[in-house]
Amino acid sequence: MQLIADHIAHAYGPLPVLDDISFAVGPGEVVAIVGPSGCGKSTLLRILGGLEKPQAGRALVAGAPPSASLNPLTFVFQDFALLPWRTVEGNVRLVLEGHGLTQAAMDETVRDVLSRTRLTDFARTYPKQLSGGMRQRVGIARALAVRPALLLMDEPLSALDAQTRELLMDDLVELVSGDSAEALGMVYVTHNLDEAVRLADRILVLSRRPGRVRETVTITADRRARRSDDPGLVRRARELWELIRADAAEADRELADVETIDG
Ligand SMILES: Nc1ncnc2c1ncn2[C@@H]1O[C@H](COP(=O)(O)OP(=O)(O)OP(=O)(O)O)[C@@H](O)[C@H]1O
Repeated sequence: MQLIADHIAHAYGPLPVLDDISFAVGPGEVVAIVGPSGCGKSTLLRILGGLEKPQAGRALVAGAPPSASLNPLTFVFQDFALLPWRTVEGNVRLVLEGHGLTQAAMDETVRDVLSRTRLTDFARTYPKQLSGGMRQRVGIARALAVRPALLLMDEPLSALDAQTRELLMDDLVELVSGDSAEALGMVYVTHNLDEAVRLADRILVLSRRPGRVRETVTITADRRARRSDDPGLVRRARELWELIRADAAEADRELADVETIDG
């Protein structure tokens, strides 16, 4: 299954936020979206996931989702969004309820996704007993349980410390390393350019608001072989920053102006 952004444009009232965004992402691919604060990255992700309707253009899906997919486009958020009164297993089971699955099918899915996210030993644990990194692994396990074609990820690692981010990044790399027609794909919104070059096949660099695709950067190195201190990747991240720098400074000034007016 492919997700296609077809000339998407959007505004909130008089505020234009996105302008003519087009790209596609398919099985086993990661498209990262980077750009200065407020350029419309989260809005674009919401439009792609069908949570918002764009003013112009469209987000469309081509081809079949993975077999038995309960939700082809599934979000993973920065704040994990777990229910504190449910165990790890209970949080995963939640998204399987109400779909008419047998108990055995649910059990098998829960077992499978907890194993893929290395949470098997924590099935009966409650979120508050877990570190931030493990909570986000629960968030990812829950997303995988519905057999998505694509994960739509909005800053999924930004609430975590640097070491935990590095470990979770290894997990994300493993998750998207299949190349079958049913392999998982990702759209990955981030401020962190190191994450973008480590994970993505293509990086859409958006301009400041209204976000336009200023450049699409392709990274061809084998994802599993990429290391965060690899000089080639460090250089690519620096090049991305050079593309964004002027816009980011301008976007910061605009935000400061708004705060001054509000204050
Ligand atoms: N529901 C909404 N109603 C009105 N304005 C909104 C709404 N959602 C976002 N905006 C505005 O649209 C612009 C783009 O917001 P968005 O969150 O998509 O940007 P972003 O690139 O994800 O930002 P950041 O990098 O700071 O997370 C911002 O100016 C924001 O204030």
